[in-house]
Order: sequence, then structure tokens, then C-alpha cells
Amino acid sequence: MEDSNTVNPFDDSAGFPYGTTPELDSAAVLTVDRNATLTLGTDALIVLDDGLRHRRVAGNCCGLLPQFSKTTRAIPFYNILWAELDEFAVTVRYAQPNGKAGCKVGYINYTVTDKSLHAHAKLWVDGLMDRAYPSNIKRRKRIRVLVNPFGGQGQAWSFWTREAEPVLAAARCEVDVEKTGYRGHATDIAEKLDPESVDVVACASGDGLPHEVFNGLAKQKNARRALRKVAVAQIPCGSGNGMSLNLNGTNSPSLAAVAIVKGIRSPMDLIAITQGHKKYYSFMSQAVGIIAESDLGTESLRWMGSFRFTWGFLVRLLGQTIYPAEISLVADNADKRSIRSNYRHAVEEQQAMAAKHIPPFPTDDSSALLEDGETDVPSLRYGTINDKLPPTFETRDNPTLGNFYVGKMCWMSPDAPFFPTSLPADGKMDLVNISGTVPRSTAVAMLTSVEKGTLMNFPEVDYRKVVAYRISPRVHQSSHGLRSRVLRFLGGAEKQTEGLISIDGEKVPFEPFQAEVVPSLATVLSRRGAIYEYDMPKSP
Ligand SMILES: Nc1ncnc2c1ncn2[C@@H]1O[C@H](COP(=O)(O)OP(=O)(O)OP(=O)(O)O)[C@@H](O)[C@H]1O
Repeated sequence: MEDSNTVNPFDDSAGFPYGTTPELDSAAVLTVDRNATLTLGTDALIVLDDGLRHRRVAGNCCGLLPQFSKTTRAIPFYNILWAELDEFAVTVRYAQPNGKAGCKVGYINYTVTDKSLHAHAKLWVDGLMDRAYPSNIKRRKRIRVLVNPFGGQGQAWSFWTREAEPVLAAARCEVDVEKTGYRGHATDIAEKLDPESVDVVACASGDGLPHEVFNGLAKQKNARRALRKVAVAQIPCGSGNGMSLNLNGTNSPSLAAVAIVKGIRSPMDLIAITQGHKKYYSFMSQAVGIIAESDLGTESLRWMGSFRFTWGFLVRLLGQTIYPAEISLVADNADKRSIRSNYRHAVEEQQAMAAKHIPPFPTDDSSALLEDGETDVPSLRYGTINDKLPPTFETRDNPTLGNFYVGKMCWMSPDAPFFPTSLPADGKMDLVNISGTVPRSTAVAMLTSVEKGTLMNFPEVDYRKVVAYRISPRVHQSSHGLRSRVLRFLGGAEKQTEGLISIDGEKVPFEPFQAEVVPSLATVLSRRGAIYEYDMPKSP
């Protein structure tokens, strides 16, 4: 037997004690050379091999180390990328944890010595592949990879080649790679893409490229079909990797590649934005106030690295900075308790479906597409920013607004599950609205609560589900005073001449805009079905 690595992180601590053999279904067991056995367990491939023990013991220091090294290892089915039988050789390639950084491709290779077992071995390998790829997961996905060569301070290409590509290759995905050559290139590529020719567009980038790809697909002649057929995914290689945190559950390019290989096609709502005469889609967030300012308005603090956001945020928070705006909403639910309980219910439902391998929507069968026969994106239910505000909107002036933040995903950065009740396809956005005048001590407590997902529990936090809103921000009248100037200097915004609005992390004009949810318009890949990678605290 060969193994790619002598250190085995898959030692099964709960495995069979040395010298014992449990009762097993004989169809699940394959006996291979050197008396080793490969067994299809409940959740993992179990390798029982005396050779594993001997190899370890050989390195034993003068017999001082214990002699009972394990002879078993368990490789979770999720980690198995491919298995094959070539004549009598069985090879299994799998994602092998590689420290904190992610994973690398490992393999085991055994020979079936008893020639009469060939037919059994074939069935066994098929059985392993069925467990590695249950019916809700497509094998050998056809993936168009777009790499932003400037993403992640220029490291995206090397992340892709070193970490992600080997995983996709081991899983036998059909991969077609292209570097983006200019801003907007990913939109152009997605607009021209033949939806029949690929299953996934994977962006080795930050959140900028997925934003462009959704919008490119939405420009196709048969946009709804393109958005339904082609799943958009992210291999996290940028400075903001929200999409991967939410859907792949990781910031690591190699682990994200595994999540894409094993990803379940799932629907996701998009947010239609109209501003001026422009219309486009947002998939993650929109911010006016402290978040947008700390993210986009701290350019002169770039020397601080990623700490600039925290610093910029604290300066504005402690300075009780306000960002006045008029906000009109079509609210769906403003009761936090019921929002939480609806969320828990939806999660249970999705988990039950995933356990039975029921896909959130039919795999990729075009006959199941778009029952209503519509081809273009749905028309806006609430009109555009240039239309008269429909009477369904409730309007409130917010002269002391501190933070207006709307999310269509849960995690906004690795430690910030800002929108804990966000669901990919509930047809709603999660909205956080906080006054800039809350006492400083409360504001600091709020800041520390974000990490725990409990920000919404504060009575001062207006947290609701909405289906549409319009926001008209104004320049704060006292923003020219000395205090304001000092705060702007400390916060890294001394050269800033106007307010900032961030949509999916990118700056857009400081002008009124309107947003509405377009339910299940897009398709993504997720690990758990139509829920994000977040476990809500049990209470409250
Ligand atoms: N070759 C290119 N030259 C210039 N800009 C590009 C190129 N390729 C992509 N871009 C643009 O870079 C922007 C940021 O992309 P992305 O989110 O992938 O990276 P990032 O590292 O997270 O960067 P940022 O911090 O600027 O968001 C996108 O708007 C995209 O259009």
C-alpha cells in the first residue's frame, strides 16, 4: 500500500480497538492486500490495516513510545473526492486536512489480491462513490473558473493553482480557467456564457466577481434560465470573501474547492437595486452609515491592514457619528422572537431534506425549470427609485441614523454573523437599523455582541425582515464643524467629500436608491442546502 503522507489526521479515535473486528455487512467490506480491509461505515470509509501500525512503530524511539498505534483510520465520505478500480488496483483520492490552512489531496492505493473478488470490488467502489456523492450532489461538475489576478493583493492566481485546482482535478471536475482582464470583465463573460455548457462559475476572487457574474447572467436574453442553470460559487481569494464564508463555511481556498465539489445546488434570492437610471442586482449586503464609512472611508489608514476597519468603526462609534436619512420600508416581520423561530423552523426543514438527500430544487434538469415559461428577469413589483413611492411603503425620517445595514447573507466577515436569521431563499432581506446616539457603553456592548450573533437582541437594535425599501441619505449639516473634522481625520476620512454607500462591499454614488427582493432568482452551491453555514445560539 502507498500513502501520500505518513502523518494521518484521519485516525479514527472512535474506531475499532486493535485486535477486534466488529460485525459488518460483507458487501460493505473489501479485503485487499496485506490483510487490510476497506469498509463502508456510516459516515466514513474505514481503513483497517496493520501496515499503518507497523510504519509508525518503525519510527519508535528506542522502544520508548507506546506500542499500541492505531491500525484504523476513518475518511469521512464528504472528504472523498474520487474512487476508482483499475484492473485490481483500488485508488481513493480524498481531501486531507492540512493544518489550519485547509486541505491537500491525499490518496490511498491498495490491490485486490483475491482475483475472484473483482466483481465485488467493482460494486464496492460504486458504493463508495454513491456515498461520496449522494443523489443531491452532481459529480464531475463542469466549472468555469474566473480568477481576478489582482484579488487578495495579487495572490489569487497562486491560491487558485496551489490550493484549489488540485482538489477540483482530483474530483475529476471539468475545469476551464480564465483570468479577468479588466473591471467588468466577469460581467461580460457571464453575459455571453452558454448556460448549457457549464454547471458552475467559480470566482477565485473577493466578492466583487460573484457580484459581476450574477449581473452578467441577468443580462442574458434568457436571463432566468441562465440564473437557474448556472450556479455561482466563490473560491475565497480576495479581501472580502463573504460568499464563501456563508455557503462554503470557510475562508480557505482549498476547503472551498471541496465545498464546491460537494456543493448542493440551491436557490438564492437576489436584491434588485435601482439608483439614478441604473438597475442591477446585489447578492450580499447594502450599507449606509457606519459600516459603509468604516469599510470604504478608511483609505488613508490602509497602512493599518485589516485593522483599519475596526479602528475606523470605533472612532465613528465613540464619536457618535450620525448619517441622517429618510427610509421607507415594506416590512414583513418586525417581531424578533418570531423571526428567530421562523428561522429555526426553516433550518430544521432544510436539515431534514439534506439528511434524505432531497435537493432544495431539482438537480439540473432543464424540464424542471421555470414552470411559468418566463424567460426574462421578473419585472419590479415596487417600481424604481424614480417612481412615486407606492402606498405599501411606510416612511420614517431618521435624523440620527447611525447604521443602516441590510443583508441577504449571514456572515459579513469571518467573525461577524451580522444577520443571524438570514436565509438564502426566504424571499426577504434582514435589516439592521441603529441610531447613532445610543450611549457609548451600549454601542461598545453591541460591537462585542456581533461575534456571538446576539446583536439583534438589544432593544436599541431595530431588526426586521423586509421585502423592499427606499433610502434617501442626506449630508449631515454639522459635518463641517471642528469636531467632525477631527473625527474624520482620526477615522481616516479627512479627504472624503461626500457620504458613502456600499453595495456588496463596493462603493456606489451617494444618492437615493430602492431595493426589492427577487425570490429564488439565482443559484448557488451550498454545503447544507438552502441555509447558510451558521449555527444559531440555542437561546434566546
Ligand atoms: N484585471 C483586472 N483589472 C482591474 N480590475 C479588475 C480586474 N479583474 C477584476 N477586477 C475588478 O476588481 C474588483 C474587486 O474584485 P474582488 O472582489 O475579486 O477582489 P478583492 O481582493 O476583494 O478586492 P477589493 O478589496 O477591491 O474588493 C472587481 O470589481 C473586479 O471588476
